[in-house]
Amino acid sequence: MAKSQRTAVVLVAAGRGLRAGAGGPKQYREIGGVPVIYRAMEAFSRHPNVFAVQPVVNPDDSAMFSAAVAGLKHEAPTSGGATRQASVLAGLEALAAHKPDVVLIHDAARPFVSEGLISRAIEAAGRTGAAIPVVAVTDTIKITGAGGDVEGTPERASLRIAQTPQSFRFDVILEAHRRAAKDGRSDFTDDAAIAEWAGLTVATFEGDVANMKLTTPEDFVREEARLAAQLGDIRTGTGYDVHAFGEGDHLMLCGVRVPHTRGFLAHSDGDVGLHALVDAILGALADGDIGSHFPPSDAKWKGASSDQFLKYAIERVTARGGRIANLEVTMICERPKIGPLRDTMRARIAEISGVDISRVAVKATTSERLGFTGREEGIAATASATIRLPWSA
Ligand SMILES: Nc1ccn([C@@H]2O[C@H](COP(=O)(O)OP(=O)(O)OP(=O)(O)O)[C@@H](O)[C@H]2O)c(=O)n1
Ligand SMILES: C[C@](O)(CO)[C@H](O)COP(=O)(O)O
Repeated sequence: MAKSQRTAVVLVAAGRGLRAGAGGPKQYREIGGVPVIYRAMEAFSRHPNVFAVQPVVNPDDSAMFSAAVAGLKHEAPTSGGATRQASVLAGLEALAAHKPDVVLIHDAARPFVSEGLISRAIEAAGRTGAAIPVVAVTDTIKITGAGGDVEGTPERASLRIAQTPQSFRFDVILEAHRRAAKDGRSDFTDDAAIAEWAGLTVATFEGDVANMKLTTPEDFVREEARLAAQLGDIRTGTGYDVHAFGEGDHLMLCGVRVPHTRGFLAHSDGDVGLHALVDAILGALADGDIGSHFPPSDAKWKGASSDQFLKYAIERVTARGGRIANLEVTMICERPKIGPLRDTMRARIAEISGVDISRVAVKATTSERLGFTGREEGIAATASATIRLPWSA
């Protein structure tokens, strides 16, 4: 690859995913708790040799698109067409002003593309001008006629399954796509076929069996199970916190502002629910406790909103490739009554942590007027967190 070679990416995501069944366009569904398109885009956005990622979307999906890829670097999305071929051409046209040397064209429906495969695609395009990743066929393939009878058996040794990212010199593939559209051709199922039709030699390089295209409902079930099996290190942590009442007119509880006759005496906002939860998550990670990450001696955390502590703990799980299975908080107080606030608190914890509300529980109990909570001198909270991590040594 020439050092100065500028590589851009077209990420096609304008399909309807009809073969994947109900649940909306497949690229916006989650796999392993992450939107399919986020996984597909992330590998390119973070690749050191890619300078622009051009998404191609259906305008009806704009809101889903923005939510799904928040935080990733990409060009403003352009609108796709009725076929994959038309969507790719729209993406190439949108990139033309950038004058890339090389373009990689990738399906948003292939979320497991790796950095290594992208590097091979870039290298192959620089070396050959047109190249696609392929994997060997392991079953015998038959050609059948209209009635279903076998009409032929192609020699398996020369058959390959074509994947994406397919990589090309930008000007050459743009020209081929434009020519195909002008000739009224709209039946090409991949970009290599257009290059072949235009008379180019298309080279191959090593694909990756993991880089499969999510197409059917069974694909989602199988890949979800595969990802879950990778997160077999299941851990539980617990947390406990107490804050005394002082002057004030409200309490922060599980991220919710609750009007009250007292306030909390605390260095931060005193949110016992979130503090217990943070300790539970850090406990599951065997990663210290809230005080070791946010020392009360540090003036920076004075009056701090506890949302940021919870976000931080969740980020520590994500950074280790993990997922949250369950978050649970139990508040111990006579007042305020938690029952009427339960679902608001669950929703708030779900929002802060990015965990589905069905995985968040908020419970409450009194201490039968015994002890400091019974005398209404303060509130205590316990919490537990169950997380799933990849097995490591
Ligand atoms: N008009 C289209 C059709 C497809 N694609 C994209 O091309 C990729 C591969 O296509 P495919 O798996 O066939 O996706 P869909 O067309 O969405 O699926 P289906 O044929 O089941 O409706 C997907 O990322 C899809 O979003 C596109 O951008 N524009
Ligand atoms: C481009 C492709 O992913 C290569 O295997 C495939 O041809 C897309 O086909 P589809 O008809 O859009 O599913």
